[in-house]
Amino acid sequence: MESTREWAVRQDADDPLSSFRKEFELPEGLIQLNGNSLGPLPRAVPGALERAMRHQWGPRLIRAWFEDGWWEAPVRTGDRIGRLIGAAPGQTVVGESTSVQLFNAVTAAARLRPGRTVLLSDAANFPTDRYLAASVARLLGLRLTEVPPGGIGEALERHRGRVGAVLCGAVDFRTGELFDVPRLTAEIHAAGAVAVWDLSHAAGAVPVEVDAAGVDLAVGCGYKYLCGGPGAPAFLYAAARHHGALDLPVTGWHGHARPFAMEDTFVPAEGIERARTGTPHILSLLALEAALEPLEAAGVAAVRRKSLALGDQFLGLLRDLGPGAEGAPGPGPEGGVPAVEVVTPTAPERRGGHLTLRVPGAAGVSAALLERGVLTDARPPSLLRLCLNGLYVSYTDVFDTVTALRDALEVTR
Ligand SMILES: Cc1ncc(COP(=O)(O)O)c(C=O)c1O
Ligand SMILES: Nc1c(O)cccc1C(=O)C[C@H](N)C(=O)O
Repeated sequence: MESTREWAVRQDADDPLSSFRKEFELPEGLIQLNGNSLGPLPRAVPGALERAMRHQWGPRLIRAWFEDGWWEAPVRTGDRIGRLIGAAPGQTVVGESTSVQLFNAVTAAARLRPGRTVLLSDAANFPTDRYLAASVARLLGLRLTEVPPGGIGEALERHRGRVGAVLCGAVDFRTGELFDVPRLTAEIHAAGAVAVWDLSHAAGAVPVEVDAAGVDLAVGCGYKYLCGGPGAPAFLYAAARHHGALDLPVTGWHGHARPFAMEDTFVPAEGIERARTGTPHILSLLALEAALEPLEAAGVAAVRRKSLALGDQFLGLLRDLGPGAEGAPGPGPEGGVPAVEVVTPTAPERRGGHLTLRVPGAAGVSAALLERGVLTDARPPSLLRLCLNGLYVSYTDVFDTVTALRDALEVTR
């Protein structure tokens, strides 16, 4: 019976991914369902940092840049992340925060379409995306038009011939909805515009195939599903066909064609190297590089399959909580568990890496869950997010989470 703990324990015993859990330092007694904000610490990371300090930085000082591969790290790690998002080598670079890379990518995208005056952005984008789109629009004298989720096609039609670039999130950070990246990219191209995707909640969680989808530019966090640690550097992908014309605004010397010639003016390097900025945060970059090992070994497709299975188990158990536990918002049955609404579309192809529930007093429920050993988070308005990452979350974790959720809902009602 799928609804029993015994079933969950058996699933874990048969699960080919269960061995990856020990690759992470997960706190004893805590179920980590917050990997869509900050992924857990991979066991390989402390050793990698220790080696970088004790064997590279300490003894070799400046020589480490060239003798220990520091100089190549942004593109080397970029290629590894590229493989996880379906990008052929030479199109992905790692460095800076996601916010800086969003600024870089959106500006460069708009510059690929001179004369076009509208910058489109999904109104459901993460706040930093929206703030940066607004800043780019001010800087380039564009009109920023924010559209509700699903409204991109209609807006392209309304502003026909005027939209230069479109910024979309592949997975809605609130609802967990996964958008159809290939279809939307094709629509954006049909309107003559350039697509910039924020893959922060997708990279490492769902098999986005950026090359196959014809994505122009993409950006994503290093600290969520890639588990690179707090403030891990972000990545920027630019399709090779754009490299020659790519005019990125952050023209740091590491992106120069001849950085050590110390020339008077900026000449962009060939290829993705031009998307390098200044001196990378090497220790964070090496931590991110080491963090990728378990995900690479498991494979994004397998992680995705298991995450969906965990999601199905969760949704099934939620239904079993009783009438009113799922469906339209509203009070639950008298004396029963208060009603929760599943906000994430339940069709597997429309689900990202996390599931979102609308629960009255979501922040209090999240706090009550933490008291019961389950780490989640809440986002306004009344949304509880649970990230079921197949790389380290087990079927037993999901069973125990639903048990804890029933209690948490009861005590917070
Ligand atoms: C979709 C999305 N983009 C960007 C960010 C964050 O950007 P930064 O890493 O610069 O804080 C987040 C989360 O913090 C996010 O969810
Ligand atoms: N980036 C974060 C941070 O610097 C502090 C706390 C949380 C975060 C997050 O990642 C939030 C996350 N992007 C979200 O989807 O809400």
